Amino acid sequence: MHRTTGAAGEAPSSNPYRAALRRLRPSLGVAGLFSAAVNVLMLTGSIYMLQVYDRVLASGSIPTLQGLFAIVVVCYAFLGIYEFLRGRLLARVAVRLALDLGPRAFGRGIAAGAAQGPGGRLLRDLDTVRAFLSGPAVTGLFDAPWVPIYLAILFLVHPWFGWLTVAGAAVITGVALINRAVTSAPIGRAAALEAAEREFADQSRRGAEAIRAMGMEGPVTATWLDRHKTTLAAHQAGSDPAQAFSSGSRAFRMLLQSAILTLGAFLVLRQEITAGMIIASSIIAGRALAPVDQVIGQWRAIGRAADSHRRLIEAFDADPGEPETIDLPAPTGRITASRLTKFAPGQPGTDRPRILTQVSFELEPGDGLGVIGNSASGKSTLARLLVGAWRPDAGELRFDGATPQQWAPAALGREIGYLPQQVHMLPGTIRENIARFDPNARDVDVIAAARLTGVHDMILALPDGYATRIGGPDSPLSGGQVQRLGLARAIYHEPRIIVLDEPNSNLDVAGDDALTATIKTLRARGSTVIVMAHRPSAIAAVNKVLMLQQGTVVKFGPKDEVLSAVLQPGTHPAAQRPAAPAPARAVPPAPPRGATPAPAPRGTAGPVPAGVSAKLAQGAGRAANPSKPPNPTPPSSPSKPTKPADQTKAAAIYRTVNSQGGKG
Ligand SMILES: Nc1ncnc2c1ncn2[C@@H]1O[C@H](COP(=O)(O)OP(=O)(O)OP(=O)(O)O)[C@@H](O)[C@H]1O
Repeated sequence: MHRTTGAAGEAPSSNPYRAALRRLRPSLGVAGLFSAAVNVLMLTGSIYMLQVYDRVLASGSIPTLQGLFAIVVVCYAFLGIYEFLRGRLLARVAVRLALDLGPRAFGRGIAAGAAQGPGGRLLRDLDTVRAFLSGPAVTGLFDAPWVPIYLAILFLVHPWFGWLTVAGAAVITGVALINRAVTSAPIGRAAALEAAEREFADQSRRGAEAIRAMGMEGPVTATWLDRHKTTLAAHQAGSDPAQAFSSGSRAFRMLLQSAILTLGAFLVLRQEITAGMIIASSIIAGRALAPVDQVIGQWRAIGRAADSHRRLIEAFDADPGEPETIDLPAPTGRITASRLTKFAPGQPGTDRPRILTQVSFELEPGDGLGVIGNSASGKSTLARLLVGAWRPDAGELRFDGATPQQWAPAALGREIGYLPQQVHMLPGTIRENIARFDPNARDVDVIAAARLTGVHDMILALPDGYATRIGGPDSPLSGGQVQRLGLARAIYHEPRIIVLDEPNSNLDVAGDDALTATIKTLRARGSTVIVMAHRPSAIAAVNKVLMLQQGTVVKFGPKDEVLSAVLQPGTHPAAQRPAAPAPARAVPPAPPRGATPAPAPRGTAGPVPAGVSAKLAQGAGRAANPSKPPNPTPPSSPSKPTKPADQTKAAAIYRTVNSQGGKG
């Protein structure tokens, strides 16, 4: 049984961030004790001055002075030790929080990235709270409870000292609050502008090659400069009043110190206190005001940490966690999609266009499905739904009768292979990337995946072989090589469900051939392979085809039937209404793992997009002999020998294609 928990004993419904903070409480308590020791020892200077002025100078005793100084040395040594221990402890507390919650925040960031929703900044928020916990602001907060104690001592020395310090602290705090009220709006605006500007700079760096090649450097730099100027102006608008408040506050602070000395001298003249009390009171007043100064100085850091803290609480409060799952047997590759409907990502309640409408189909283990359709027909969206990157807004997806959510995500993920349209390799070695960063990966499995996808020799030809570092700006791989490595990663450990989105968009003929062979092998070993295809050669090794048009299924069935429908004379999509969504179909029983796939069910014929039909025609030819350029060769299915009738149809396809001048 699996359930989401942050640490042993944590209730699944509790907010993991709050729980992590709760676990830090004992350490924060110890830091509080160290603070108490530090603040008591902080009185050393004032007591020492009191004794020197009122005892040593009055008595003229050198041994007393020496004895007092020895005590002071010991006290300051302990002060240093306790301050060091407090700082060290708080730094460790911060690291513990980061480690405790980091994986969850990182995971939420990935989930938010997949769903294109908010939540990607959780790691940054966690980092802000971590920096706060180990920074000077938090020591100021730990010292703050001692302010009343210092004030009480001042009141004991003379009430006027107490009142003067309270009045001074009130003025300093009032100025800080006004400062915050006046500057918070421009500072917030400046931060938002700075984030947008940073994003523009990051994206410009990523698109550097195109920018340079097309001579866009000047206009792009000018656009950046415009934004930069706006950001700087916003910063200026916030920092001018902040600077004025800060300078005024500093001057007032020094005036206050002199005012305390003046008050002390006045009270000595009135013989209400001793001369030693002037210096002692001045030092204690300084200590009473220090945490106020520190908190005010760190006001922005505290504000940022408070905002991050609030966002972390809200984000983890809203996190439903993962439902309880049990150890289901690994999926066999049977997929049932019923009326899958997906709207474009966006805020609930906003007008979100529909991308997929009631897409239904069934696949058995060992099936190969080619999903075809024009650009923007919804192929990638269907791929995302199938691998669980996106969730359908309506309809249902089931693997072996269970919804994907009934599996533990990691267990199901091992049985899913996904090659996205844009392949991103993570910074690391080729071996790490193929092995999906599994620390327990075996070399033999990595090599098996590389061999199966035909990249083993290509990897060995690199100077560092499997240890070659990729995924960064210095990656030595071409687009096609990255795509083939992405394929190796997708089929690592031969998952049961493999979804390949435009797997050959960067491949040459040899790469196409390797892809076709890989799909055939995987299917023969029982994996269900779904290929989103724009270039028809990608569907050479599938036995079923699903055709999408504007997010709706217009045709689903055995490949030969669907392709034949493309050839029907007079069939032109523009002239026909889209067919109703294909109903879920009964499929013959699954072959045992490793067996040759069963013959496919018969599909329906219907209208198809013209662009697709032309491309498919070529793909059918490549299917029969993928190593050669398209020629009038009949379409074939890996599970079915080619029939003479198909050859006639294929010949017709190519006549049609040639007359249209279409190309794949
Ligand atoms: N994140 C998104 N936000 C809004 N709309 C989206 C998003 N992703 C896709 N769409 C829309 O969904 C539709 C289908 O996109 P999808 O990428 O699934 O098409 P496709 O068939 O894979 O296209 P192509 O063959 O060009 O890759 C498009 O109209 C696209 O604009």
